[in-house]
Amino acid sequence: MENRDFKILVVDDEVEYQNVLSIVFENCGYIVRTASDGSKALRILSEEMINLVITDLKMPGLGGQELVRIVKEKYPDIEIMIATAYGTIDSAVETVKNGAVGYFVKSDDLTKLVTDVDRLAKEYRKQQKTKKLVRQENFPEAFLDTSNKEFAAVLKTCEKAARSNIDVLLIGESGVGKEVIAHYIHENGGRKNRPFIPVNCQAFSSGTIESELFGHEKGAFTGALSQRIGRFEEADGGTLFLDEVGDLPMETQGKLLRTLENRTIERIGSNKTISLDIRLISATNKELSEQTKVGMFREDLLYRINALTITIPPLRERREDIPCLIDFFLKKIQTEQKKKVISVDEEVMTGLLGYNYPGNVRELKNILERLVVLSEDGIIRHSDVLPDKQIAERICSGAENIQSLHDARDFFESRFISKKLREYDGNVTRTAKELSITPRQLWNKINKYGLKP
Ligand SMILES: Nc1ncnc2c1ncn2[C@@H]1O[C@H](COP(=O)(O)OP(=O)(O)OP(=O)(O)O)[C@@H](O)[C@H]1O
Repeated sequence: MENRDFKILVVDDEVEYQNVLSIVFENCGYIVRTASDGSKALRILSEEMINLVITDLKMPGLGGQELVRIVKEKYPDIEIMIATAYGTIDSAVETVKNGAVGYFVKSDDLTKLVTDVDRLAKEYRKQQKTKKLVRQENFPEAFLDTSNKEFAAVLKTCEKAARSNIDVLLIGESGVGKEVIAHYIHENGGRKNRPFIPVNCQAFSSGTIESELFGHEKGAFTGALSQRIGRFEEADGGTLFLDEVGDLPMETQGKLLRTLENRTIERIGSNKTISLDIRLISATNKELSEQTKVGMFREDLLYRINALTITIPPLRERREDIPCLIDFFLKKIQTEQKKKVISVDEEVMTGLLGYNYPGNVRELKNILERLVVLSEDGIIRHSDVLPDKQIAERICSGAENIQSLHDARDFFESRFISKKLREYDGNVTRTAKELSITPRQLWNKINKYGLKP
């Protein structure tokens, strides 16, 4: 429903006025909370993500001016609007100077206040959108077109999963694109305008991962100098992506399980429960069922996170996509490096198509980045690649890297067909005749190996 992404906290010691504002704003679709003084308001602010506080100035206990000061210090992103009686306009103006966004005289027509709040909500959404754009920029554009049946089925399952709220476990070797796929699921679902928050569980020590995930209160432990919102809270309404979930320490696994069961968290150092609406996507390149057998991963957690498991095939098992991925990355890298690449010589291309990529799409991308650096006059030449031993060993050294008979056959076949096509000036019908196969069969192989007749 419109406006449900914007939460308002009304602070007033007059219960009737709290009720009036609650009814008015709830009718506009906003979520409204109420408090009768500053201290109660601060308690709610520490428990929930609030976007706007509308507060009276004169209240018993902690008053409005003091509340504005504390809120601006502790939660600088929260907007504050003063609702004041006619006699206290001067103090309201003073509060605006201290950080409130505006004031409203209680005896005035409420539609003015509604217009101001609508404007603030609109502004908030615009900022969220910009934040999302920045996140998108940080998130590289992906190529998710495929000629491979298995990968096509994976993408289809992801699209179905996206339409539901089901928790997904992605399994695949390092570099196959698990994060890319997680983002794809997020972007195809109803949460796409909400945050996508990735966390690499491997990147944090066992001492810091919980604070990263669940946040902490100021002074919760030595070094907790200020309050910190955890990744779970940041992802509220959106998707949390836990990469390398198999690397979570056992105690954190227990806490994660409880969080997923109750859909609530408690920041470290606080006993306040915060409710969250999260879609979880986890990823692993480990055999988690094996990890459960040796006591490294909780079995109950595994059952909780793998409501739907999607296995992403390694690049060597979807070789037909390599030519299009090469095209995609070369275009992207040219723009990034501001360097034109017009062609890749045949030997390099054959090497790229024949290599088995243990590091998957990440490795292909890294190799191409280096090839573009090495290119001269817009051409990636075999002779320019040779001095880069690491790359040359992978794509120029022929069959040494091939491990299976299947890959060896493909390697030989692609070179042989390429040679024959050259002999017949790229004429597919004549080359097919020479190879004793039909032109259709030859076209299939040309497409499979990304050859250019
Ligand atoms: N389909 C794709 N289109 C464009 N880039 C891709 C694609 N798949 C993977 N990549 C790129 O390959 C790299 C690795 O991708 P990603 O981080 O998603 O893999 P991963 O499986 O999560 O790896 P790890 O297990 O090491 O975390 C990234 O730079 C990503 O942009």
